Amino acid sequence: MAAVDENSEALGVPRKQLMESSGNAVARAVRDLADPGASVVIVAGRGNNGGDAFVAARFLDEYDVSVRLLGRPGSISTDIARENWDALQSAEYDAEAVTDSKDLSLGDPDVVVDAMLGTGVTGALREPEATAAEAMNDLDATVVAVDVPSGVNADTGEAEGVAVDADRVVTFHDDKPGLPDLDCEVTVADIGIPPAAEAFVGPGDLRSVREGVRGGDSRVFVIGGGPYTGAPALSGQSSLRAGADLTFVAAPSKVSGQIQGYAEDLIVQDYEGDHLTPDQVDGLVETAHDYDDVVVLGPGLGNDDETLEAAKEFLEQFEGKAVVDADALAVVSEVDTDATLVCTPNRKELATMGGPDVDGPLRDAREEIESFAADLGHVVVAKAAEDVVSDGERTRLVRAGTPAMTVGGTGDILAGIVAGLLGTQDPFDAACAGPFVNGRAAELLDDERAGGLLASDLLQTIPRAIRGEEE
Ligand SMILES: NC(=O)C1=CN([C@@H]2O[C@H](COP(=O)(O)OP(=O)(O)OC[C@H]3O[C@@H](n4cnc5c(N)ncnc54)[C@H](O)[C@@H]3O)[C@@H](O)[C@H]2O)[C@H](O)CC1
Ligand SMILES: [K+]
Repeated sequence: MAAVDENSEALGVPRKQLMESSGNAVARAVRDLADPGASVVIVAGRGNNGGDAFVAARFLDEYDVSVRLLGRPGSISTDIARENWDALQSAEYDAEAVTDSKDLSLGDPDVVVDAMLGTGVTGALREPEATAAEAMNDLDATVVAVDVPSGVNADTGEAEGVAVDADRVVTFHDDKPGLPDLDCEVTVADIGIPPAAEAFVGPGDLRSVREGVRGGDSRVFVIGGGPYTGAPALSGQSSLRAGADLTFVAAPSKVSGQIQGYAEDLIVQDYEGDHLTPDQVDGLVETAHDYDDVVVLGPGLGNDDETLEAAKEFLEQFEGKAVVDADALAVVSEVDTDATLVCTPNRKELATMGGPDVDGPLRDAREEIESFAADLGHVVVAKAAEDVVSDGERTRLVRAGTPAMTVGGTGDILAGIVAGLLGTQDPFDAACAGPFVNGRAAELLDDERAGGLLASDLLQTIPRAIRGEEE
């Protein structure tokens, strides 16, 4: 929910506007339950759940409404809730703060609105909320809970201690898993969150990435290089920018020195020869398993028959997490693997892998891409101006980026970003966040580069993109 809220805000529908709709929906529920003139007591907490109810008070002019804030107004925890509290004060509503639960007298109202705690609750109700919940349960009034009955965990429907016994719950945007278990009527109110806030990956989807960056000892192992040398260096470096602590590149001895020469931050390990062959596979699998590495398989490997055979054998033996890109993609649908893969094909590679051959916008083929990912059993990031990311059940679109990203190497950067994120994120989340970060990194450079972007330029702005900076 927090991610969707943040995406909504980025699309021009800020949280305060959502709060206005939430409050309005609560007032509608009260009007459904009681006739004008009825007495309504609102018991509000200090978070946004309380904020919703401050709004509701303004939509109930034909009722006898009083608002009781549990705690000092100075302790209201968000700006938007405080602004709505202040509005009640300046417009002379009956709204008072109660700092000691002994002073909370609710009278004998027709309706009581429980706006103490919503999705922000952790653990059993503390004071003064616990005493207030008991006082509300003792009333004869109809109890309307805002979002969740206070004290109930919305995910499980369980309460660790006392909880409000609601007759009606007005929850927002989407059902909460724990609510159907409760003995009360639940309505889901549309609060105007644009569908695009969920369909498109947005800054909200970086919340857990921001918390997880440099999560300990995450290691990336790039298996690439041979006919090409730039690609593995780009993937390796971008994985470091996206949170990997150490990145190793396994490359043929003929080109390993060159790859090292591009980037002192990479640890290059060479194997005999000028391209990847099946002889190397056992050693590479062993290394990746020993160090619990996230593998990037593909950048610059080329498509020699021996190399493709080696890629296939690698995937058959490997059991960890890997990003598969470039020529290695061609073997994915032929292998039976226990590995967890994120595949990053462009249109052409998508078709070569056995996926849909799409001419127009990828979003028009989102269902085909979703069923392809389901058949494959892996996450697919189909890359174009607008990317489609699917794990076979969930599908999201990514529209970050600039036209200058058609330059060579941006896909290698993406593969490395996803690998860096895989150290701390689950595969679908990393696959969604990766192209968004890659695109934002380009947007951050657009003015400076004026269309003359190089893939290597993106390395500089990946950290700022992860932090959520915009142009
Ligand atoms: N998109 C939406 O669905 C919207 C939902 N809105 C409403 O916002 C709340 C969630 O608000 P938040 O501020 O995150 O949390 P709460 O109001 O639930 O509570 C935070 C507050 O409570 C304290 N606290 C936590 N646990 C306890 C406890 N066990 N005992 C006592 N106090 C506790 C904590 O310290 C905080 O100060 C959501 O439910 C909706 O009602 C918005 O309107 C926007 C749109
Ligand atoms: K509540």
